[in-house]
Amino acid sequence: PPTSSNLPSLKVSLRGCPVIFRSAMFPATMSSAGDSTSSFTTLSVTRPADSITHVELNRPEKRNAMSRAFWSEMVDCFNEIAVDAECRVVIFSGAGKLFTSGIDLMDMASDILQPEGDDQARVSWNLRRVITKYQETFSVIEKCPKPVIVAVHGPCIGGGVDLITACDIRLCTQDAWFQVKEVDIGLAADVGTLQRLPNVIGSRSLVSELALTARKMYSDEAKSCGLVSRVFPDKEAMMAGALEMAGEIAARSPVAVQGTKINLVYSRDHGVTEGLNYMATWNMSMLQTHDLMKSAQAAIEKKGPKEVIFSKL
Ligand SMILES: CCC/C=C/C=C/C(=O)SCCNC(=O)CCNC(=O)[C@H](O)C(C)(C)COP(=O)(O)OP(=O)(O)OC[C@H]1O[C@@H](n2cnc3c(N)ncnc32)[C@H](O)[C@@H]1OP(=O)(O)O
Repeated sequence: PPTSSNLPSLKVSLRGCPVIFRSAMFPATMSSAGDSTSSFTTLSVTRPADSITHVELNRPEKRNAMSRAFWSEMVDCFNEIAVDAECRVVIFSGAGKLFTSGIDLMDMASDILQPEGDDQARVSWNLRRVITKYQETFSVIEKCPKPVIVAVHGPCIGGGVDLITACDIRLCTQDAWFQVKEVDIGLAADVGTLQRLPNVIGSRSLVSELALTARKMYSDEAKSCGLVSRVFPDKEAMMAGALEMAGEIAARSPVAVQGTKINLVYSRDHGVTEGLNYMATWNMSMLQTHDLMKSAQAAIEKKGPKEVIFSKL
């Protein structure tokens, strides 16, 4: 580890650090000015600041209901973000009056209510394929190595809860409420809430209560049970808070940030021994990054992370 005595040699070795600049992966979909030129119909994708991508649910007239296009566009969007070296952190929010009203009840008929197949086995097989595809819509958020901050205002219903539980950091406004609504439309939530919510809020009793009764949970309870980490008075304040937080994350080493997300997700699903083993294998490569020496040197020189330039990842 770096000490004050070996710092001079660190400085020398840093001069040879390769700095790799890659072109943006989003040239056709995002302007540097932050205007969305996204080809998606249900999502708006912009870059509000360096290294920060903003993905917005963008069907405000339908209360951001999750249409068939949404379920596949999310996968394309997050797969692009995952390999976009210009993006280090994502903010996810909803346009208009509220975050989301959940699955599009008008648009779900053909996929879910009238699945194709010549007999029961084939119908079941097709339904399984549909459900698995819908699950991927939110799993891509978790698989994306860039941290995702979700900012919820107003209602977050049904599929909205599935979505936010796959995100890394949850913020909301005072007027936000959350509803595991699926039982009310005759189904067991099947795209992530039942699997992820127990890990997010800890209390299995509360999860069962919410999922079995579909009662609304308001922002104060969401904060006290740990579903969200911060509550803001209104959307404007929340988006400013999200942007500030994203700026803090984007300023850190992307090697450290992405390794932290990946290992947090891995450790959630594995025991301590397995998690430590995975971590050791992860860091036996990642500790060789130049970012470690750059960051350590900056810390000793009492510089903040924003004063250090890290190569793109
Ligand atoms: C394998 C599948 C896995 C996924 C499962 C997911 C399940 C779920 O998500 S269950 C939850 C389903 N959602 C709902 O039950 C919510 C229904 N909507 C509402 O309760 C209200 O719209 C809401 C409280 C969200 C907002 O009320 P507000 O008064 O502000 O707006 P409205 O006048 O009701 O709606 C405005 C237009 O939006 C359309 N719309 C709203 N929600 C949906 C929706 N979920 N699906 C389709 N369309 C929706 C509404 O019809 C209005 O349209 P228009 O009449 O054309 O103006």
